[in-house]
Amino acid sequence: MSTAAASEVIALSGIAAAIIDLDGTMLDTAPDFQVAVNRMRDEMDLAPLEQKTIVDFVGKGSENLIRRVLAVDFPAQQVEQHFDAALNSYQRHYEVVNGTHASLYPGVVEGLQAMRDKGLRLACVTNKPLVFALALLEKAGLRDYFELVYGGDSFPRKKPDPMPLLAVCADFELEPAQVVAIGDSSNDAQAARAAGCRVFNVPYGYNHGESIQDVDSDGIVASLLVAAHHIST
Ligand SMILES: O=C(O)COP(=O)(O)O
Ligand SMILES: [Mg+2]
Repeated sequence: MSTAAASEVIALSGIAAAIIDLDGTMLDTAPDFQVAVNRMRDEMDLAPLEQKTIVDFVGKGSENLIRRVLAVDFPAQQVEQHFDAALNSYQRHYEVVNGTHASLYPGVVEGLQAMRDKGLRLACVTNKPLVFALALLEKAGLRDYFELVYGGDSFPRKKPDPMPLLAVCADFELEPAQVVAIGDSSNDAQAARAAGCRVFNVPYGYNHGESIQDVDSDGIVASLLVAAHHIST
């Protein structure tokens, strides 16, 4: 399997669809995560956390985020004792905060439009719960670009498992090799590789506090617009 060197982006041909990640790829949602997590922590009499700390826990869904956020203060057994109440509180706050402090990254709208103009079919696959993902896409004015949206709770397994990506391929009646996934984290790249899809990473999002340069992909693209320039049908 080919792997791009850090500076190299492989031009992809024979592509019919793109699967775009949400948090850290289309929208900088770190401030939303910070506000909702810290409102939950305040309810539990825990001190607020810095955005940098919280952002490194984002990408593997809400349950993982809340376990990691509780593990800052509690040993493993107590994390589980507090988990249900903490998740409940976090979700209540996130529903209110969702999209309020988030901002679109440069080139997102232009990139989605360029992909559509090339005749690509578009799906959004995120580890965010589906109801939050749909509300956020709507608020950001992006919902209509996507034929399909799947969240972290849409299937029994989420990224880095290939299950959601394979579901998109099946829904679109496409071979995985005809589909490119684009995302900010190793989750997106691992899911794509496991599914047999092509994959680009963007360098500006959240990658669990690790370097995106070390992730196996077909290249790192500066924006979704640059990604569109490297994709052809
Ligand atoms: O909610 C998360 O864990 C992040 O989700 P995403 O990067 O897959 O959009
Ligand atoms: Mg992401």
